[in-house]
Amino acid sequence: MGDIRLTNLQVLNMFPCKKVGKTYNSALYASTFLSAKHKRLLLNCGCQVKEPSPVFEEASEIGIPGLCLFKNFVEKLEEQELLAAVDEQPWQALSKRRVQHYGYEFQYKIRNVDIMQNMGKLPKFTDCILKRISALPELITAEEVSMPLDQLTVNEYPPGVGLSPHIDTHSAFEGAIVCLSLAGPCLMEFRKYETETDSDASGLGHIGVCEDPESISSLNGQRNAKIQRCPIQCRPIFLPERSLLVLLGEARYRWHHYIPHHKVDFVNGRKVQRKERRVSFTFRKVRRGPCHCIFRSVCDSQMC
Ligand SMILES: O=C(O)CCC(=O)C(=O)O
Ligand SMILES: [Fe+2]
Repeated sequence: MGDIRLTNLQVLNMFPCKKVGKTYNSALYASTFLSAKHKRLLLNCGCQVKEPSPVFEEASEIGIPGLCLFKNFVEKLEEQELLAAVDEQPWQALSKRRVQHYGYEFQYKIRNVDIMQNMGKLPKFTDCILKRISALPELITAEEVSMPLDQLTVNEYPPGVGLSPHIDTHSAFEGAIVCLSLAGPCLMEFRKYETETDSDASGLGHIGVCEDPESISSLNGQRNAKIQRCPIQCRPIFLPERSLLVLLGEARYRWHHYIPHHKVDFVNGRKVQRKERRVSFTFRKVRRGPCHCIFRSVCDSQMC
């Protein structure tokens, strides 16, 4: 999807269009949210708008090795039972969302866990899903062992709340990252930033406008010069409620994932409202030693 002549990120960011009378954070935001009338106004006053990336709905189409999406992984009744069970447990309030941690507490300041502080087994109400996850052929045949999954973070997102772009810390977890979406859908954007070892960015597919391109995150909570280089690739995927996302290999170790802070997601012409909340269960396996992956430029275990 090419540039339609209208916008240019800098124009919108630095010189908000007076005729439209609003400031937009990014061209993608503008092209997604502006009405046809506002887009016309921008066009007439010489602004430019870039088309948003297409939203993938099938893992097989996204072209990110190691990314798998299983729709309807749990049934509606099971979903209600899981939500009821988790709601009986105490929530920890963060500034914009609530969380629960099992197995090991995830410490946001260091984006890691303390392996000396085991909180016990994962809760009984996850037994059934864990059994089904462990039977997935993609996990059984994966190069890296993911079982047993021994850490669970439950996130509850109100509408309009997302998650900043990040790669789950390599030194913290090994094997797959497994995310179950419950109660509501969301869009998850995968981003690949050019790093010093990836000097050739050709053939990368959609080198696109990302919403919020400034907040490229970090390894261990610190900004990292190597991963702030552009161009970047953005590939959003729609995660319906009751779907299971599995990230292995490159999808897990090399690509950032990001949940835009939207109340509404535009999915290939459909307007999808975020529901009252989205609750995700993220299962991981705590690593006990350094990471030796091949994605050194984004690996906190292998950085000097
Ligand atoms: O909510 C989700 O699906 C993703 C959560 C996540 O990326 C994380 O906890 O690291
Ligand atoms: Fe994550």
